[in-house]
Amino acid sequence: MTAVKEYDLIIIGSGSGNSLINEDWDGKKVAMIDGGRFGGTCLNFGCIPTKMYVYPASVIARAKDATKLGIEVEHKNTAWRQIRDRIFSRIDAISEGGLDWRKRQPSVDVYEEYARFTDSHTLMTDSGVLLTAPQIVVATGSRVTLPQVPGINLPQVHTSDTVMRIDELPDRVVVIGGGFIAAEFAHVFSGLGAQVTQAVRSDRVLRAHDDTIAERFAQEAPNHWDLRLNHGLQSIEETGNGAVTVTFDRRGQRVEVEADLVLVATGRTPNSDTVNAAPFFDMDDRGLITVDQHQRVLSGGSPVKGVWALGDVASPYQLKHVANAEMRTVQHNLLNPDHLKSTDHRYVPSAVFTHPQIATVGLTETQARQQAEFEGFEITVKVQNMGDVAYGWAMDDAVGLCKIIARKYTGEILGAHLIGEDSANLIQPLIQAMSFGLSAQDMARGQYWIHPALTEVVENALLGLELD
Ligand SMILES: Cc1cc2nc3c(=O)[nH]c(=O)nc-3n(C[C@H](O)[C@H](O)[C@H](O)COP(=O)(O)OP(=O)(O)OC[C@H]3O[C@@H](n4cnc5c(N)ncnc54)[C@H](O)[C@@H]3O)c2cc1C
Ligand SMILES: NC(=O)c1ccc[n+]([C@@H]2O[C@H](COP(=O)([O-])OP(=O)(O)OC[C@H]3O[C@@H](n4cnc5c(N)ncnc54)[C@H](O)[C@@H]3O)[C@@H](O)[C@H]2O)c1
Repeated sequence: MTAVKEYDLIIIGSGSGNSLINEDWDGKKVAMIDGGRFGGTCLNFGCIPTKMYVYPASVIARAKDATKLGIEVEHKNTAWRQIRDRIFSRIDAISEGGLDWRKRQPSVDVYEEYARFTDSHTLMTDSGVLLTAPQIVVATGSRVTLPQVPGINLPQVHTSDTVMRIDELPDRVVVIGGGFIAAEFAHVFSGLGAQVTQAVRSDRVLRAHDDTIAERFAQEAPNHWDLRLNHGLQSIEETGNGAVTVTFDRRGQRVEVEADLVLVATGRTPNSDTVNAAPFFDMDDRGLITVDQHQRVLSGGSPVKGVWALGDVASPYQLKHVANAEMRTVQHNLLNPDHLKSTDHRYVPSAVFTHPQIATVGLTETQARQQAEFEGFEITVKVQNMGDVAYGWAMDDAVGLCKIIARKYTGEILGAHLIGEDSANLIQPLIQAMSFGLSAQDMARGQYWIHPALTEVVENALLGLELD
């Protein structure tokens, strides 16, 4: 019989899971298991490298926009390899340094392989090592989902995992999908100089967003790349010269687009199967491990003692700041079983780092109207264009807006949605107001707003709400 290694804590997944190990675990026995790149998705394949590509792409997009301001800037060249190497020399060093540091910690054993549950408190790694602990944290994240169409395995077809490490900027890129990743990469490749076609299977891009934002984005994107709605992916075929033909069904019509590279960005699946969670724990129909507000994993609806889950494997948000918040909950709860904390999922914001940027928090107008009708209250909505505040004049902006949705009688802010310059930063005071219960009236008139900063778009949106 193989001996079972005993630990105080086992963590599976080195993304947000890695941050769990603090000095409280010094002198104890911790197993950190990860079969992929140390540091997880955000560091190696996600938030960080994408935004390091977004930034130079946005610099170019802004420069191109500047012709209307009376300056002409020529984009002569994109040194793709220089950009790529700047990004990954930094990121790879962090990943490798982090792994090395963990390995040198006397209290931590690192297993660089995949592991699966054999019962609710025992795991077996790919090489056959058995491990057990009274406390186990599942932080195995999510992975790319690929549509099973002919040609999906061709070398010209990439996902966000591989596309950022390619050697040359392709001339023609087809991006499949209408979500976060598709939008951000359409911006990156078009900003850096490729000819981009983004194909969305439905009649709407960024469909989870508020209608006003999704519509404004769909109006603006075609100024930068070819946005095709109602294009269902059928197949990808090599044409013989290194390029591919991507075939779509457009409402019964066959449409072909030539490309040098195809980026498939059609969603991500929770890694609950890689860890064999289903036989032992409750799962929902999206493959998420079911947890309660304290991040305790459930089985038959009740918490399994000492088993926790966080991040993309247990959370529908698929956002790093949510994975980190859930990690902090677990970090506390592991050591304070009699004073459990809950994760605050009330106002989860997100941003799409495109040009223009998009940021959102709370209910969309449609959701707010449904809730208002159901619960019997009234809402008020204000859409404030950036072009109508002073800094917007300076930018000669015709795209940006701030939309705020509030309860009419109390001024409680229910949702806020921005598109345009610096939206991911502009939204933060609205997130703060919602999180700390500040009403629209108090937020608007209880503080100074620097004139003529772009934050005046938020101030004016608040003042434009028809509150009682
Ligand atoms: C292209 C892209 C851009 C993104 N941009 C943003 C952004 O700008 N902002 C934002 O908030 N979020 C962004 N995200 C989402 C964000 O990256 C994730 O929400 C976050 O990284 C999830 O963290 P996690 O700790 O749950 O999982 P991960 O970081 O994915 O870590 C899970 C780890 O578990 C390992 N693993 C899986 N199964 C096993 C197993 N059975 N045994 C051992 N190890 C296993 C994996 O190798 C992986 O390293 C982006 C994602 C992508 C793909
Ligand atoms: N800035 C950010 O915060 C950021 C950036 C990137 C990713 N992320 C996270 O990563 C997650 C995954 O991103 P994503 O863009 O892959 O997912 P997504 O859910 O945002 O979008 C998936 C898109 O693919 C489409 N799709 C699904 N199946 C398809 C098929 N068979 N053919 C054609 N289209 C299909 C969907 O209609 C949708 O438009 C997001 O949910 C997001 O939370 C966040």
